Amino acid sequence: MNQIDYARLDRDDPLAHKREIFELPNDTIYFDGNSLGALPKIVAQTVNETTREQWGNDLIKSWNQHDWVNLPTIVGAKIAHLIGAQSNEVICCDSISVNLFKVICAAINAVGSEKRRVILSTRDNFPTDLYMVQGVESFLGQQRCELKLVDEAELVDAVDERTVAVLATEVNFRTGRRLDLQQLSQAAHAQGALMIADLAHSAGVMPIQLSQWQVDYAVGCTYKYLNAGPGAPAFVYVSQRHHAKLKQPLQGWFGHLNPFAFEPEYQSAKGIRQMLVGTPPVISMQAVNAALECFNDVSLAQVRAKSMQLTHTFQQSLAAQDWSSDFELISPSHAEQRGSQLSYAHPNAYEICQALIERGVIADFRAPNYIRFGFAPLYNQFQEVERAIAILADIMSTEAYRDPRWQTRSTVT
Ligand SMILES: Cc1ncc(COP(=O)(O)O)c(C=O)c1O
Ligand SMILES: Nc1c(O)cccc1C(=O)C[C@H](N)C(=O)O
Repeated sequence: MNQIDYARLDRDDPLAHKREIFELPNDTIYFDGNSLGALPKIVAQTVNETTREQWGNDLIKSWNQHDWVNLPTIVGAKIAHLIGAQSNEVICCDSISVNLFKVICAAINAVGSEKRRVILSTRDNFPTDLYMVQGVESFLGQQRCELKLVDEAELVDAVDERTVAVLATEVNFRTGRRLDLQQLSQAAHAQGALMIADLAHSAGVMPIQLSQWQVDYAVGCTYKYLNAGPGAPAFVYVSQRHHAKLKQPLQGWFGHLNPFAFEPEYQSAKGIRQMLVGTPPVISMQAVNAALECFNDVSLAQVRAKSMQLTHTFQQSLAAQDWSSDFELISPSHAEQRGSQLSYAHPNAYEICQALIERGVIADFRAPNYIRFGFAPLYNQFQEVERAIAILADIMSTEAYRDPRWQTRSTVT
């Protein structure tokens, strides 16, 4: 018998009041905030205001009047607060992929040589991280950049005197396994290498201490747990230790020391501003700025505590079902060792995921046969876990997932 008192868990939840600041459809249980966060009401209002009042009314004057020109640093400073960095170490711009290109090149420029040319990463890293290294490798040649891939468990021991940087994602997008960034940073530094972290699945959902952990460079997105909307600009962190010699090859005019002098020669801005390339996407950057307000009165320790409780409760509820042995948990079984998601392997994962979505439970499928449930502590409720498991139980007992409509897979999953 299921002993969990979901209603009591919701009553005792110190973050319960945050749900009402989001627009969420009544008939939906949204367990996909690890792919695209929900819409905060303030973001909808801010986008409307930026478009109608600032752009519509104040037109080009807005660059100064509404400080559009400084949004990347203003927003970067707010993100810095959530990832344990100094305000001048983070800037909001571009996508994770583009920011990775900049930091991979910056790391090669800082410590690389023909002898030290390996970017060490994990086989199961998010593909864009690996593609970006492969891109640098093919441009610079293998004398300057060589991608080496190992399993997550081998990462610490694989660092050696040939390593330029360890490139690791804190929370694995497939399995949800969490890596110890501090330990990786120490292992990298012990060999004279640098540490690059991808925070896509951790920023906004767990405490991160980039300065304390001595991470050298980091990237992350704002459209997952930071709830800034589809394609909202990403962020990049460069430790102050590297500011004086910072150099990256995407020398756009916004990263110039004096962009509005329109000089023909590039001269880089000082510090983190050098990571800028072109004109910031103002409307979506205002969305990021507004979305960050959702974190004003919460601590990330509280967010992490609820996240662990949500994953634990979901896993406990699923394990109590008589069909649970068909679902193989591929996430770590201890909540501390995973991010805010649970992934299960099942031969019919795709079809089950579609059947859940049709019944209002949004999870996602990852090839080859994984179903992922992401938990966003600012808006998910324990009673949603209860309802989702009941719906899943119905799908499994009626075999509703065996539906010919799901023989063909959609492009975005
Ligand atoms: C770990 C990780 N890194 C990078 C990305 C992609 O980032 P972007 O699309 O901003 O380049 C994602 C998800 O899209 C991701 O999960
Ligand atoms: N960025 C995405 C997109 O533009 C479309 C669909 C999904 C995404 C994602 O963020 C995928 C995500 N990084 C993942 O962990 O699978």
